[in-house]
Amino acid sequence: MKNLEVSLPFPNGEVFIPPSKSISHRMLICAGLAEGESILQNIAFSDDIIATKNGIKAFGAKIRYLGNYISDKANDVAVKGIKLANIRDNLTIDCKESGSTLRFLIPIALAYGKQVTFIGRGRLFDRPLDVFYDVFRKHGINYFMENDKPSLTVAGKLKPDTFNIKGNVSSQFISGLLFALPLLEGDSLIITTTPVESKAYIDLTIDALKRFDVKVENQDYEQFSIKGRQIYKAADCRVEGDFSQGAFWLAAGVLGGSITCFNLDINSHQGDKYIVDIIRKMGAQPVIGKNFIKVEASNTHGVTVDAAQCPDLVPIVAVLGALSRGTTQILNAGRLRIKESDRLKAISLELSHLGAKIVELADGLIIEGRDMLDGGIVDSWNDHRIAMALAVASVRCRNPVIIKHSDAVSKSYPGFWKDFIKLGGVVDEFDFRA
Ligand SMILES: O=C(O)C1=C[C@@H](OP(=O)(O)O)[C@@H](O)[C@H](O)C1
Ligand SMILES: C=C(OP(=O)(O)O)C(=O)O
Repeated sequence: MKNLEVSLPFPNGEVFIPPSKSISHRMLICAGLAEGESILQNIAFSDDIIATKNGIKAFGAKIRYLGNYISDKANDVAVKGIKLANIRDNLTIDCKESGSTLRFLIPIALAYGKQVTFIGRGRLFDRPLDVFYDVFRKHGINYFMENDKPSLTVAGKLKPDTFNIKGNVSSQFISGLLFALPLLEGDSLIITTTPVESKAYIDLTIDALKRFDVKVENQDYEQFSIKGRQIYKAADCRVEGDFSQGAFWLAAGVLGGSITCFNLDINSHQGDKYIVDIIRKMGAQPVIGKNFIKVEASNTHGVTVDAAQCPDLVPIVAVLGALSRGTTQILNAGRLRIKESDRLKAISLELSHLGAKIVELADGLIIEGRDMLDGGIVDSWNDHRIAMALAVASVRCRNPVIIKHSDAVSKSYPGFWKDFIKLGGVVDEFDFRA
């Protein structure tokens, strides 16, 4: 656990936004399932992406770095797909804390009919999996968790079928099935039984499948038709910049500086590009370029944000709300409680430690904005998005912010503190004993 004392009073400069974590998971998986060798450009190895890379390697995919491997920078890699005949049984795959890795690789293991033990850390196995357990029971798939161990073993073979799946627990269950069902012997259907949240992540999955020549039909997120016996074909792709990460720097610029975020394409299908609309509605005037977005310090006011389709933006939008005139309301955010931390509790408690006025509701937040916060001691709850949001709050804190478990950022953005310093931030290790 690393504690940092941070402040960012005048964020200023240019930052190259790291590649999208969601798209990187998808490209690695599709390339891993493909016949032939794919070249993937611009992949950064955060902890979550290392988990997926190691997962497809465990299944038998071969990865080669093109150029020197640098851990917190984007790399280009060649991926040679899995050969069914070579897949070992009884594998163990470490998903670390990555919900995407776990929920994407489980159905793939079952499409190949292999026994796999998934292990992980933090809250990974406290996050829901019951949507899959219902499928397992229907398909006679054996599954068990060892007593008190954060693990899940699955064994059995998925059959082509109609899969009735809740759409408002996690879109990752649907994405996972979309990767696996094209590999089965016959056609399948996914029918969503409740309204789908996080829809854009399903779009990213379907986009990735298309790049690798796999077709699924989306009937308005109510039904997905998937033909069986499809073959993933190798493809060369470049991963675009990550709007969920860009959101932190766009917020920092709006709160008190001038920041240009490079590697953000406004034509992206990422749902979190909604951050640009949110800051605009709050009163900022982002300048949108071909591959960059520039923001300046702005007088912002509160807004109402529906978080159902953009859950990962909530921590940073809460920071923006805490420092904007009037009231900000965040609605339909109940699923934030089943992420790396209970993000509604974590962000409301920690921002209130900094002096914000914030009320936690069952599925949302109400925030009364202030001009400045006080600063002080906070905890990331071992959650990367909470750590990064609290760091950005320091733009408008009278005193430094001391963040416990600041190293949580490595889950998605290992270079975050380097970029924080590049943009004018001051960072020092903090020792509570001193
Ligand atoms: O598919 C993905 O890449 C993701 C889907 C979202 O999860 P939910 O569908 O559970 O909201 C998002 O919160 C997560 O960070 C990444
Ligand atoms: C929730 C997240 O990721 P995952 O679900 O893949 O753990 C996240 O990155 O905020």
